Amino acid sequence: MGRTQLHKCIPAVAASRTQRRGEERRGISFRKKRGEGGAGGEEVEMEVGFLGLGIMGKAMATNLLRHGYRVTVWNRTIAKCQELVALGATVGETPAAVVAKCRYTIAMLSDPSAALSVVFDKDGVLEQIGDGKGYIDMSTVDAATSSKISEAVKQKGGAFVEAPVSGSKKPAEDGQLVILAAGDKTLYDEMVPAFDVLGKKSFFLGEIGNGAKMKLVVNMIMGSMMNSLSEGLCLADKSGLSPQTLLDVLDLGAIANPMFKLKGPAMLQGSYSPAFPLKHQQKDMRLALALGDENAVSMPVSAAANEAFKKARSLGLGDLDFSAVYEVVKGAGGSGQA
Ligand SMILES: NC(=O)C1=CN([C@@H]2O[C@H](COP(=O)(O)OP(=O)(O)OC[C@H]3O[C@@H](n4cnc5c(N)ncnc54)[C@H](OP(=O)(O)O)[C@@H]3O)[C@@H](O)[C@H]2O)C=CC1
Ligand SMILES: O=CCCC(=O)O
Repeated sequence: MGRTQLHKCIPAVAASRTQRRGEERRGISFRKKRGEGGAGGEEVEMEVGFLGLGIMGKAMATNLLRHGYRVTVWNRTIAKCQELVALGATVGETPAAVVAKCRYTIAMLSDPSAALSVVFDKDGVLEQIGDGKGYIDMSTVDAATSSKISEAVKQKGGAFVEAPVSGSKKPAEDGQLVILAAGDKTLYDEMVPAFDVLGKKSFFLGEIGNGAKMKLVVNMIMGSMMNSLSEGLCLADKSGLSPQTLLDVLDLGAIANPMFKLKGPAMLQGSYSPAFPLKHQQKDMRLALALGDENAVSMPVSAAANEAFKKARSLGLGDLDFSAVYEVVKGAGGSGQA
């Protein structure tokens, strides 16, 4: 076992003891990992449900499986479950069926409308959530959506945590996400072992809505930075400078950051394989601007960035990586789905 893995098992083991103490209270069952009985078999399995196997959900559910969790998955396009089945997951036919089977169910869905649909529609989460069960929504949504889900889950006797994440496809694959949680603190504590697998750090931010808001503020800044980088690359190019040299200069100075370093070279190649789809970045700008409206915060930079992402969607670039906004800034276009 490598150092990183060992490090991640330690909180999992500690938390598992707390969980076992609460076992009778919440009717939670844990068992030793198959073939690792006896004193040495400290790593426990925990059964979790996982709803939504898009770019992020697939990587996160895979990570949980790799760390010995038993995972029951569901995805609207059910065929996408097969890759996870090959890794040891089982499939639930509906969100309700997953919740019926699992004490804890995590969701990672595209937007507020998807998050609400999976909970409130027929065969949804609400049909089976109840006493002793926890629902954890890690999708990026607005605080109002999260509150609506939280109230409904609580009314049924269940517990709810919102836990959107910072970090994209690769951090999700590597268990390096930053988790921005809020809501039921007991459920949060119970989820810490799983959060330790999924992420490098989790924050508990208090009441429902705070996780959603923090995530939107972060992504609003990120979207504006991506526009600014795009304009800088264009300006360098049009004024006779090498855009690659600009990236090299940026990387050595005070505004060096992993996003410029990762995305910049790919943008210069016109390569926009989606890690974070542009349509989701535009959704986050829209939701962040609404939060600005509610709080009377003037955000002209973000509003302009949102316009560029909207334009990109109108040109059919929505399914590409959000860095494809560079094509709009360059004055180029595209075709495909908004
Ligand atoms: N990609 C990234 O870098 C990051 C994304 N996020 C956030 O995580 C969430 C997921 O992102 P990502 O995985 O990239 O998105 P994807 O577009 O890859 O996946 C979206 C998922 O939502 C499902 N879905 C969409 N609409 C519905 C619906 N009406 N009912 C049920 N399921 C639905 C899709 O199912 P189907 O397969 O059937 O279409 C799919 O499983 C988003 O909120 C995003 O903003 C957060 C951090 C980083
Ligand atoms: O919501 C997506 C965030 C992407 C990232 O943090 O790199």
